Amino acid sequence: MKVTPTKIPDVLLIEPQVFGDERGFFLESFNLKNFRTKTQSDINFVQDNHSKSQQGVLRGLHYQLHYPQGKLIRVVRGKIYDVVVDLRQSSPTFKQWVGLNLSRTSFHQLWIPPGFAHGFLVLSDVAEVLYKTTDYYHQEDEHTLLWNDPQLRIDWPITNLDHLILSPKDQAGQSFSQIPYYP
Ligand SMILES: Cc1cn([C@H]2C[C@H](O)[C@@H](COP(=O)(O)OP(=O)(O)O[C@H]3O[C@@H](C)C(=O)[C@@H](O)[C@H]3O)O2)c(=O)[nH]c1=O
Repeated sequence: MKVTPTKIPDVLLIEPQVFGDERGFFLESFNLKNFRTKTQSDINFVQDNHSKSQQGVLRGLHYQLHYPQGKLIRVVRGKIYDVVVDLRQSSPTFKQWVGLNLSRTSFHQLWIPPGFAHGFLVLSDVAEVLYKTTDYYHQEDEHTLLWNDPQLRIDWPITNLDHLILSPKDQAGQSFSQIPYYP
């Protein structure tokens, strides 16, 4: 697997080795030893999530404050634009965001350490996203940062605003100036 820092260096693009043959393909979607070595972390994952969404769905931007979750994201169907925002006040990249495409065909994964808000926009007809998390879901601890916060100016690749689909929770997200940050 190849690991490349994104423009927020703690957020890593992971390219697994894919073995293709006449039957199809094989890849190790996760290998604890390799993951720990290449990301220089001693992370443990405790939960696997799977969501399916139609084109135009935007989920996020979510984070848990007291139970921060590191997330390892991959797409097994379709294509998404994945976005993270650094909410760690002590970080040199505090308040910066990074967005990139993840798709079934690229096999790319994204490692987001604890301390970030996360969300994605579905670009294909349908997308299924799988992700591992380093802490359990705590609904009472979850916060939603507004996807179109005017300060952050995230450049979502939205072609038609009328086709955007958000949950009521995500429509009611808080602005960057209102949300609580990590230390
Ligand atoms: C995230 C989550 C949700 N749920 C439940 C709560 C709710 O009834 C239903 C749907 O929840 P949500 O609307 O929050 O699902 P969703 O908008 O897909 O939330 C996810 O968004 C992406 C961007 C992330 O980064 C994730 O961490 C998570 O916050 O599933 C769980 O039981 N466990 C979980 O871990």
